[in-house]
Amino acid sequence: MPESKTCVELPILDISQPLPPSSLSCLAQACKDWGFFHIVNHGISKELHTQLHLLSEELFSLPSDIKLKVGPLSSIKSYTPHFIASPYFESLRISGPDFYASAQTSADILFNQQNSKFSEVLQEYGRKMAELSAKIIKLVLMSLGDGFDMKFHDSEFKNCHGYFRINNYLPPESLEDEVEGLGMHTDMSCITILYQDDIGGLQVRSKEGKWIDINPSEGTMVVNIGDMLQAWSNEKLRSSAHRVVLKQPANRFSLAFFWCFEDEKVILAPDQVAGEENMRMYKPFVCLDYLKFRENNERGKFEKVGFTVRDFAGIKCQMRCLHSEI
Ligand SMILES: O=C(O)CCC(=O)C(=O)O
Ligand SMILES: [Fe+2]
Repeated sequence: MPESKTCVELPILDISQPLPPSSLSCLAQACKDWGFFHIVNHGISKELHTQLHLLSEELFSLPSDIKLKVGPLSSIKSYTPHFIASPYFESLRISGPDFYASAQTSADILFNQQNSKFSEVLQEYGRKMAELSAKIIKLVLMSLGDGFDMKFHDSEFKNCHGYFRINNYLPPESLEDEVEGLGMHTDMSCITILYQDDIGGLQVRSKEGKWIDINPSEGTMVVNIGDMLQAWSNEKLRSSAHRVVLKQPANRFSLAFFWCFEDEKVILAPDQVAGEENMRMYKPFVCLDYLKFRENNERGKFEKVGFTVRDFAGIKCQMRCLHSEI
């Protein structure tokens, strides 16, 4: 991987307290420049993350033929095996709003005996993360404009739904150089909240095309803006390309919680958000149509950023050229 690295300080928001105006402007800047920031005091305990890590080990150490019973060719399709997104990546998806039922559907098939502990822990995580996501959306809206949380949260975001992926990365045993665990992509969500274990490897791409490490830090989670919010905010918020590189011959565990608009929502920036000049960069589009567009163009892979929401609904205009470095 030839690109050089630079260091960057992304803001760390303590979201247990009201954010002072200086933190809100820092947040606005980070969302515009990077689409990434850190959160602390988020209400997810270390113990819950540890429990999830242990369950992940139990889950992914099952034989492949068992895991494939909920794989892409099954009716459940919750498990993404190796070689779909990358040779070194596998993942299990748990969907809301009933995280317990979703987890249990997979658990019934994966584990011989009843494993209600598995579904209970996953439910607890899903519920807490859904609450946290709504809180973070409000902060991001506040950073866009005074009172925008009150103005736009309930009218635009109240039907958002969440799902999460438990990710297991297994690099080759003879790891001489770093390998890509998950290729460059943008998320299709409004926001994604990421937890990575202490192995590290998450990187964000700068506007100049450099890869920047997002190092793990205890008690911290990472939030990134997804394509839906980039379009909804008329690019006041940026959905950055990111990837995972594996530098150590060790398993890497991560959790990615995606908070998304409802499928049938028509995405269109409100006038106040779009900006005074009201220069719109996106045609209105239905959320599900974009998800299908991505699915069809990537054939299930997290491949290139070749096709994003700009290719799908972007309007070519002068403003676009001014922003084309993104
Ligand atoms: O594993 C990670 O840290 C990142 C995962 C990710 O970007 C994703 O699932 O979209
Ligand atoms: Fe991602």
